[in-house]
Amino acid sequence: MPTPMRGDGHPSPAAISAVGLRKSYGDKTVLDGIDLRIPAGSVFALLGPNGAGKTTAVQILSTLSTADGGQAQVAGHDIATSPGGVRAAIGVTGQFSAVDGLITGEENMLLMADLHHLSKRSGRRVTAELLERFDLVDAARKPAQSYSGGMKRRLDIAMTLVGNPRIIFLDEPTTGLDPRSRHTMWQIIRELVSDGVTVFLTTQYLDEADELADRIAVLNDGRIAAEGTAEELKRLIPGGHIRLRFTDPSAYRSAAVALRETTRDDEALALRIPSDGSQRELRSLLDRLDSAGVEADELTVHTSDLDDVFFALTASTVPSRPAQSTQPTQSKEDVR
Ligand SMILES: Nc1ncnc2c1ncn2[C@@H]1O[C@H](COP(=O)(O)OP(=O)(O)OP(=O)(O)O)[C@@H](O)[C@H]1O
Repeated sequence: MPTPMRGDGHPSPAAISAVGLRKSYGDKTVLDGIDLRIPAGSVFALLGPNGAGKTTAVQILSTLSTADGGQAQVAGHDIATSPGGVRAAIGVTGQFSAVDGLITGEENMLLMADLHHLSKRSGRRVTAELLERFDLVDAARKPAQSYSGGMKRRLDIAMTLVGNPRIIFLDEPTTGLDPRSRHTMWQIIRELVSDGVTVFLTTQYLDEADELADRIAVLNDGRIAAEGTAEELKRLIPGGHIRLRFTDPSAYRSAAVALRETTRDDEALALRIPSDGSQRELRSLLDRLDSAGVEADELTVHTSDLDDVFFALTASTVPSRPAQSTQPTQSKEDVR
């Protein structure tokens, strides 16, 4: 794994690093040796199917649970020997929300300020700022149980920020949210990162990882099956192709002869040519069509997406997508 560099050429310090993290419940191995290096100020997404161990990883790194083996440092503190140091530097939100539904949003915030030993005055100031920032001013005096899912998530993050953490763990932050609330949450996450916060995100939404994460790891069978930028992961899985569709059968046949390495669909009069989607490949294809004197009626470029990566890497645990789990070279557009 290349070490990310800062603008000044020095490696970025790791906000979170782990070597050989292991965890079992009974005879079930959930994490089977996980290595991580997450540079400060970046967004890292841990992807994986249900039960892959994402929450377990978050719980261990945030010291809510202990590892059976391996080592990890969070904000420079060892999770085993300095859990208090870790806790002081991090915020955790997600499946185990801290929001108390019986009291108001504002009271939840003030309670959090108390827990962080802020003075009454600073507590009120920080609460007012965060309620404003997360668009919760109108709802501030209402019981949190009356909030929508999106409002509760925003309150949860606002509460986490009271302690001004430099590292935030977000366990499935947008699960169950409607598209608008998801986008609001993405915006909030981007703003956190632009303030220099490191975000460790777990998600089952590939588009979320694609949108937000600097680096993505796919967790499967207790191990990191692949790790990299979204683009690097997409390149791991072949499946990109160009599709040409014709209305004139003789043009279709001439193109098939001229292009040779194609998969034919005689019924749809469509040809599929493997391609990395680069300009060079596209130009060469168009040149060959020109030389043969044929013109396609429709040309589409299909690149692999994170769905393809996810299904290919976690194939054994996703029986409901046989077209992709058994043929990882087939791209998403062809099976939907
Ligand atoms: N406290 C526990 N005791 C026993 N088994 C557990 C415990 N916590 C988690 N597990 C098991 O560990 C495995 C991983 O669970 P975990 O919640 O970490 O997965 P996940 O990737 O977060 O899944 P999801 O996407 O469904 O939230 C699951 O099989 C789960 O049943």
